[in-house]
Amino acid sequence: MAAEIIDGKAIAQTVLAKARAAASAFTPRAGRPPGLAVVLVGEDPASQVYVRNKSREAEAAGFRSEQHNLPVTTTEAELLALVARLNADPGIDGILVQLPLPRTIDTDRVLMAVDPAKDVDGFHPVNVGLLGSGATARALVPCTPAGSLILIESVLGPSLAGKQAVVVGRSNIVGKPIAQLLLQRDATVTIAHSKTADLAAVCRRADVLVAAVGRPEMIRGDWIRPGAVVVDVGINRIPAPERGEGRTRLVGDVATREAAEIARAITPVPGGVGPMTIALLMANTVTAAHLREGLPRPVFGA
Ligand SMILES: Nc1nc(=O)c2c([nH]1)NC[C@@H]1CN(c3ccc(C(=O)N[C@@H](CCC(=O)O)C(=O)O)cc3)C=[N+]21
Ligand SMILES: [Mg+2]
Repeated sequence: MAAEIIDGKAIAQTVLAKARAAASAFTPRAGRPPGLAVVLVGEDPASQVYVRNKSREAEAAGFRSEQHNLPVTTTEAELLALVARLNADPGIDGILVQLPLPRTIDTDRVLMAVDPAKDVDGFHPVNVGLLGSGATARALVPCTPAGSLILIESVLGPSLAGKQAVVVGRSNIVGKPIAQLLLQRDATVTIAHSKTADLAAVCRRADVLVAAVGRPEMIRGDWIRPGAVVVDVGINRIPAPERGEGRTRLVGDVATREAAEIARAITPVPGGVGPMTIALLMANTVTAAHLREGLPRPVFGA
């Protein structure tokens, strides 16, 4: 039995098409396009690639798009001043501060300074609270979790009633918000992590398994329940000497080939959750624009 490989790239294109359509309907109504500002501090090469891709998609979707590249020496006060300026700019609907920030900057302080109405990452405590209390009509939901849910929905439909979901990883940006979304779809949710006893046995109970631990190929084929839907959030760059000296390749947190022999469906890395994250950023920006203008919230799921 070979699993369905969930095509995150293709599903991301359908989300992007909806975001573009919503943006082109919004622009004449509001008299301005949706606006997204992406802020990068420092010169981490992977972050530079991600931020460039985000700006490119924003332009393709017809947004006003700003990219702010600040030197690694930027102080917290300088970054907070930029955030305040973007908060006050009526043409900016979405503010994304790329993580991780340099150690000299208090990340929580910066994330809390972003206007919750413009918090397209969904990291502000107001949005975390709205998601946790089930007020999803108002919440801006983090992009990777929202994208992961759409991938799950593409296989199982919207209701997860009666399903056991196991999330491996308890980060604020992935594990915890995914668990909240799964709970809202009526799944029975377990959050497992590095201190969970017999992690393999816990994973084997999962009808829906979400891997967000950041350890390359940690989750093996024999951890998968037959027929499970597996979402691999991990993006790990590992050495690939078979491709030549100094070359690397991307792998997820799941040993995909092994897992695909047991699962019903699995997301690949690359081409799974990653493209969805960027698509949901565009969707969240259009959503923030509508909510800020008092217009009905557009729908991006199935
Ligand atoms: N404030 C903030 N918000 C984020 O959403 C955020 C962040 N900071 N910091 C870093 C992580 C990482 N992230 C990714 C987005 C797209 C891909 C993506 O498109 N991946 C491609 C492959 C990319 C490649 O080849 O390197 C794929 O999986 O197919 C990956 C990772 C967003 N993040
Ligand atoms: Mg985690």
